Amino acid sequence: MESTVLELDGLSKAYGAIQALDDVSFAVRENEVLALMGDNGAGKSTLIKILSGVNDPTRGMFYVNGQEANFGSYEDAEAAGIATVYQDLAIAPNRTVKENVFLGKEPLVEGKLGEWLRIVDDDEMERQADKVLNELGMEIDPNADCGDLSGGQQQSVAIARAIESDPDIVIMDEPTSALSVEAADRILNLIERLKEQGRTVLLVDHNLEEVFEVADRAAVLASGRLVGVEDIDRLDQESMIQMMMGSELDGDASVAGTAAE
Ligand SMILES: Nc1ncnc2c1ncn2[C@@H]1O[C@H](COP(=O)(O)OP(=O)(O)OP(=O)(O)O)[C@@H](O)[C@H]1O
Repeated sequence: MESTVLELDGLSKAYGAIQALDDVSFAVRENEVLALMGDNGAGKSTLIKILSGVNDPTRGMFYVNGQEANFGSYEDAEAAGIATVYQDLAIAPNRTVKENVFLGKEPLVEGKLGEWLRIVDDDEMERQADKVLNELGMEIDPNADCGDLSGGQQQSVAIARAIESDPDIVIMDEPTSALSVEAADRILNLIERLKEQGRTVLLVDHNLEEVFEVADRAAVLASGRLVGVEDIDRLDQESMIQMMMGSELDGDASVAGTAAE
């Protein structure tokens, strides 16, 4: 029996009269790649923002490793074990790879003037950045300027930054949407690497071929509601599209009410 790393219980979010998320409940298993699917406006970004501490739900709760999550910020989510790689990566192009991996969380050391003037520990930052990059199998120089990297390499640095906090759960919002097929392939390999490391990945990806390649299960939203959570092996592109249009899959395990375990 798989254990649950993240449990959503009746999550709802309204923006004025718009019900962006409506009573969504399901369980995410430890060490799975779960694709979060849905058409434009289905509620995927809204859900990601709640899970990563950016927005509060209007109703409902969720639990990380059995603990009720009550996040006020991205930092809270990170401390609870959830890190998010956003679609607009927010990589600083004028900084080096190692600086981007640690942006805002640089290891510090006392300067010549004592404790009150602490400076960034450059050697420690390089050592740690190199370790994270190596663990992910990335051959990127920690001292390279991010502005000189390809889009795929920049996306990899954004993933390295997420991994730096050693999260149990990594949320990725369309990580391949701006990339060439070759670069996208490397990101899919990275997702597999994260899984080998024992992490759980929540992936938003509009490319069905990629989803079928890398995901274990898919949770499908339509108009803010959960249509179902399915093993990827039970789905094909046609049935996935049907679900994204709001039709539950025929069979016993597909309805939203039985999806949470
Ligand atoms: N800040 C906001 N204010 C008002 N309405 C919003 C806001 N954010 C999202 N919405 C609305 O909530 C609904 C769900 O949007 P959301 O962005 O979560 O969908 P999505 O599945 O991520 O779509 P996409 O694939 O296009 O990114 C949509 O009707 C959207 O217009």
